[in-house]
Order: sequence, then structure tokens, then C-alpha cells
Amino acid sequence: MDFSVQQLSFQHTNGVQALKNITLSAKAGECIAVIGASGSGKTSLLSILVTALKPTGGSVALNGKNPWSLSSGELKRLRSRIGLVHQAPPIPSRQRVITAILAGRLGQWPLWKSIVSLIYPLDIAGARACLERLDLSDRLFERCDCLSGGQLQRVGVARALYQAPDLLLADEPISAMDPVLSDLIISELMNEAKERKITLVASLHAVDVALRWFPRIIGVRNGEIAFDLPAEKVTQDLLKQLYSSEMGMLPMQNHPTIA
Ligand SMILES: Nc1ncnc2c1ncn2[C@@H]1O[C@H](COP(=O)(O)OP(=O)(O)OP(=O)(O)O)[C@@H](O)[C@H]1O
Repeated sequence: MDFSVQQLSFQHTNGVQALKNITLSAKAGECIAVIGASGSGKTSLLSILVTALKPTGGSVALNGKNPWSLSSGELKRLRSRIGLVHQAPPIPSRQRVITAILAGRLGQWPLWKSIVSLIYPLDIAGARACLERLDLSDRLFERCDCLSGGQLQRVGVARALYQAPDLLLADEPISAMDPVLSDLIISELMNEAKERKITLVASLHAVDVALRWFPRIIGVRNGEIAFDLPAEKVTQDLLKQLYSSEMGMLPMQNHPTIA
């Protein structure tokens, strides 16, 4: 799924201007990492793309269409083609892993199938296959409140893989994972994007992971795009500027990527 945003801005109800004058586009099949300091606007940008937030200025187009001019049925169908991996997956704590993964297709299944699947999981093999890719298949029938933060994040990734969306958005999908697992998860997301030619946008705090895996890097600072470059063109100076606070301090001075 391609997307384009033009002079996009978003203001939260409390008056915080999270995004200002953002213009960018992506073709189907592109893999993009969004980096930037905490509070710079990464989640807000992904929330606009997943149509959870409506722009307060400018425009957004998904596959050439303004989602906010679609009928409710069309918007529902569009949303079923967009997957979002949350930093902390919003999964009911007593829910079993398999149910949480199968929920990835609730937007695509008819109501009867969704209800049956909540009681009796209908596609055990499909859910297991997604979890296997993330090295967690032995927890398929476990309750989600028995998992660690990193394991729960992997369930969220498995749910998005099971959904098989055309636009896959991931909001800090590896924030609770060790470096080995982080590479596994990012490689699986990239494989999914390449094999199915879908668009992948991931926000990441791990700058080294972003630069190692993603061909295109968007740096966001104070709600604006600071740069939008191929990974090999992202210099140490650009990273220093991106992460320097308004007081000139570097909050990530000891980060290995920002020497
Ligand atoms: N629900 C909300 N209501 C009001 N302001 C919000 C809300 N969510 C985010 N903000 C504000 O919007 C700005 C951008 O936040 P956002 O969550 O998009 O940043 P982020 O780059 O994803 O941060 P982080 O890396 O810490 O997750 C911040 O100033 C934040 O305080």
C-alpha cells in the first residue's frame, strides 16, 4: 500500500502540537525506519497512518484515497489492511496467546467466525506458524499475563504477521528485547515486507538497528521531519542534531551509534 501525507499537522486535544507541516510519501514495498527523541512525534505519525488519529491540518492519502472521506464500510475494509504492532500490545491479560494472534484477522472475518474463534481457536496451525518465526511457538496456549514484556511484544508482532496487512506499522516493536531477539524480529518484519511486497514503517529508538536494517531513514524532531535519507547518508552530525535537546545537551551521549 502506498501512502502520502501533505503538510500534515496534528494537535492533541490538550493543545500539544505533535506534528507540524509533515510532507512525505512511500511506495508499496518500501521499508522505512522513523527515528527521533522521545516525544518527537513518531507514535503520532504512525497513529495518523493507521487512521487512529485524524489530521488537524493537511492531508493523508492511503493508496491515493483520503481515508476520512470513505464510507464507514470502506474505512473498515481499509483498516483491516493496515497492521499496527504496538510497543505494549493492548491484549487482555487473561487472553491466551493463540486468541490474541487470531484477533489479527477479526477485521477480515465475518462476525460469526470472529465470535467462534474467540471461544474455539479456528486456525491453530496459522497462529503457530507466525509464532514459530519469532521463536515463541511453545507458548501458543499460554495466558498472556504469564509472558514477559519481550514475549508479549512478540505476540503483538505475530498478530500483525497473521493479519497479513498491506501496510505494516510497528511502534518501537523491539523496545523490550535483547539484541539477538531484536535482530530476529526486525529480520522477520523485513522478510514479510520483501516477500509480500508490503510497505513497512517502524519507529525505533535503537538507531544502530535502524541503520543496519532499513534502507530509508526518517528523522523526526519536535514534530517535524529533520531528514529523510538513505541509511548510508545518515551522518553522525545529523544524528547528534536529531537527539540534541533544545538546551544543547546530548541525552544519548553514550549511545554506540552516536559517537
Ligand atoms: N494522548 C495525548 N494527549 C496529549 N498529548 C499527547 C498525547 N500523546 C502524545 N502526546 C504528546 O505529543 C507529542 C508527541 O508524542 P509521540 O507519542 O508522538 O512521541 P514519540 O516520538 O512517539 O515518543 P516516544 O519515543 O517517547 O514514544 C509529545 O509532546 C507528547 O507529550
